[in-house]
Amino acid sequence: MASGTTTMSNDTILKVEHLSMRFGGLMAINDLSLEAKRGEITALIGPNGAGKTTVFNCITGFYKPTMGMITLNQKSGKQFLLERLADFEITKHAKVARTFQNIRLFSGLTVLENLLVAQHNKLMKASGYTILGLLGVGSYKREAAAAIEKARYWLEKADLIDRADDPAGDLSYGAQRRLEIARAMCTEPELLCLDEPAAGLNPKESLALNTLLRGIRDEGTSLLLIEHDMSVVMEISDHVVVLEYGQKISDGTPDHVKNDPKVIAAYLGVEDDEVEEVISEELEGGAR
Ligand SMILES: Nc1ncnc2c1ncn2[C@@H]1O[C@H](COP(=O)(O)OP(=O)(O)OP(=O)(O)O)[C@@H](O)[C@H]1O
Repeated sequence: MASGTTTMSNDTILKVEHLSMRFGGLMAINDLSLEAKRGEITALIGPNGAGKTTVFNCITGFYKPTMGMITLNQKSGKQFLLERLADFEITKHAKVARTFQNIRLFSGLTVLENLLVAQHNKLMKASGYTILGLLGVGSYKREAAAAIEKARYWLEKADLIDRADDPAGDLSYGAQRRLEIARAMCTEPELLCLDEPAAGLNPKESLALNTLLRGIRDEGTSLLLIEHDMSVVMEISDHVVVLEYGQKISDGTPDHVKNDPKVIAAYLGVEDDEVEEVISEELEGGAR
């Protein structure tokens, strides 16, 4: 166990403790603690500016938190303090992969090539970083075949196998999103972090995304997502954490948070004790 890590049950994959992030005079995250369970889809939601992206950026190493501890607990029991690692170490050693709000594919490469590029480091290692290795001597050939097999596996899962040889840039927006997720899965992450995966998708693409994400969870990878689309959050999440002004205001099952007056108040932009009044006014307005 790395020094400074906490005791954690094996079914917890991520533990965020007393996380704070200050930007100048603004406390964007204020003493936030949360947990994500292994093999679950955890959603981080909250009104605009609540701090979701900031938490995400702290977990994935884009920001160094002002205070707090972020522990990633791998299946093997190996633990990593993410706030102490550089972003590439978080991907490579802690096995945390992420996708971004804006799609980042190699649009001129084929769909299959995009998934092979994701496995580049592993392939180069197998080549022994030598010309002979690259020419097919030793383990490189075996690893190259395994990389293609893995790519094809995730293309099947993402319903993109028929597009394997098309340029990634020719895919529809929803298909590009699924390709990005398939590419992240080729790095064999223990935790996959998705930043607004459903943004800009039409209802059909959204359903295909839900199927892919559930499939990933059912194969044992844990997911953490920021999402504004409540139909996606309520449909696929096992666990929802709600932020407002950088603090946690609710935490539980989708049904629990959906009915939590604090959450309703945050989304309506009113005080907790005004929720019932506002809802009955809305209902009366709708009935008129
Ligand atoms: N790099 C930064 N420098 C200064 N302030 C920042 C920075 N990043 C975020 N903030 C501020 O921190 C607060 C939280 O922002 P954040 O983007 O994390 O919220 P969010 O919940 O992801 O919002 P949205 O749903 O609109 O994406 C906001 O007030 C934002 O302006």
